[in-house]
Amino acid sequence: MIGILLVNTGSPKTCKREDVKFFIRAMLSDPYVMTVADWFRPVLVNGIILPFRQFPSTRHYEMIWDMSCDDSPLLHHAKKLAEKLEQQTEIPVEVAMRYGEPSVQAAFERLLAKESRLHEVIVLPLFPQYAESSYKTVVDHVGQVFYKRPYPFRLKFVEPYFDHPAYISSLAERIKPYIGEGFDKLVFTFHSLPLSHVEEGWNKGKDFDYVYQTKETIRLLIKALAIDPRKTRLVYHSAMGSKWLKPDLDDTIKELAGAGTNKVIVVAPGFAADNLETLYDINIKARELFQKEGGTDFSFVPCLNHEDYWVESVIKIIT
Ligand SMILES: C=CC1=C(C)c2cc3[nH]c(cc4nc(cc5[nH]c(cc1n2)c(C)c5CCC(=O)O)C(CCC(=O)O)=C4C)c(C)c3C=C
Ligand SMILES: [Fe+2]
Repeated sequence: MIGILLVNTGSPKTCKREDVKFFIRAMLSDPYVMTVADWFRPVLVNGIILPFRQFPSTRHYEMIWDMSCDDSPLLHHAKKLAEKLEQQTEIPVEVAMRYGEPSVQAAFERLLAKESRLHEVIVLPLFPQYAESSYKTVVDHVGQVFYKRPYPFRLKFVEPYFDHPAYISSLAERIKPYIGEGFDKLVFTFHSLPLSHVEEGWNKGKDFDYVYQTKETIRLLIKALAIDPRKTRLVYHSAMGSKWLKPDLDDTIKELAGAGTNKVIVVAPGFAADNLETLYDINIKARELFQKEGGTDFSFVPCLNHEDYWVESVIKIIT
């Protein structure tokens, strides 16, 4: 018998400051995310980043949190996707997060409670493009949890699906209604990365090359949408320093508004589900910036979340 485990980055338990601080600390204590000397990481995180970042981050989480829902947007969408996948496939499906809860161990236990004869768990890290700070850290963490106990099943990891036809067609379906009435620029934005991470992946080859994979996703998407590539931009958002991947979303948005570009559509194909980075950084911050610079028509395309066609595509990606 087979089970499926969906894994994403994670979120704070609530949007209260203590929970946000706890989550950011967990994330930034990961050597795959903060690639500095081990002795320096706690100094940097606890002494320099957290004392400042916890306040704006909490405000941003408060702005995007649906108070009628117990979970963060990211976790809410992951649970809904799992529910729909389970219904559709009649295979047990669980969700785990790299940082915080639900933990990988608890998800394994829940899968076994649903099906004691499990012999294989298919692990889908919900990241289309490879990055050590997203895909690799999830694979590493799930492996570490797995080897701590004698679980009666084996693991099968799904590779980054940046060029999978089912992913591309779901994205195209998501974007089509937004471009249907005409547009001036379609901006594809991906999470930025430190240049050192980018260079390391690039040296290892295409399977580890984040920039290659973002470009390939966009090339295939432009083809699937049959749009003019000159009406698109590839940018990166949420950089935490100057030596991060560019062009930057905010700079591009300002430039487009300044140049009188009327109808701008922004989509973030690198995220499987809406989260702080899409709901705040794009839908609130970039939108405000566009309007402040004189732009009028800004549309944000939500992530694939738990759309029915995405459920169908996930089945194709994992089989
Ligand atoms: C594509 C996926 C992601 C990559 C790659 C990634 C790299 C990365 N992130 C940080 C630092 C932070 N990320 C934070 C939130 C966050 N990150 C991702 C995804 C990727 N990160 C998501 C989906 C989220 C949001 C989770 C949610 O609850 O909605 C945060 C915390 C929030 C904040 O203060 O901005 C930090 C910090 C680094 C340093 C990094 C690569 C080195
Ligand atoms: Fe992040």
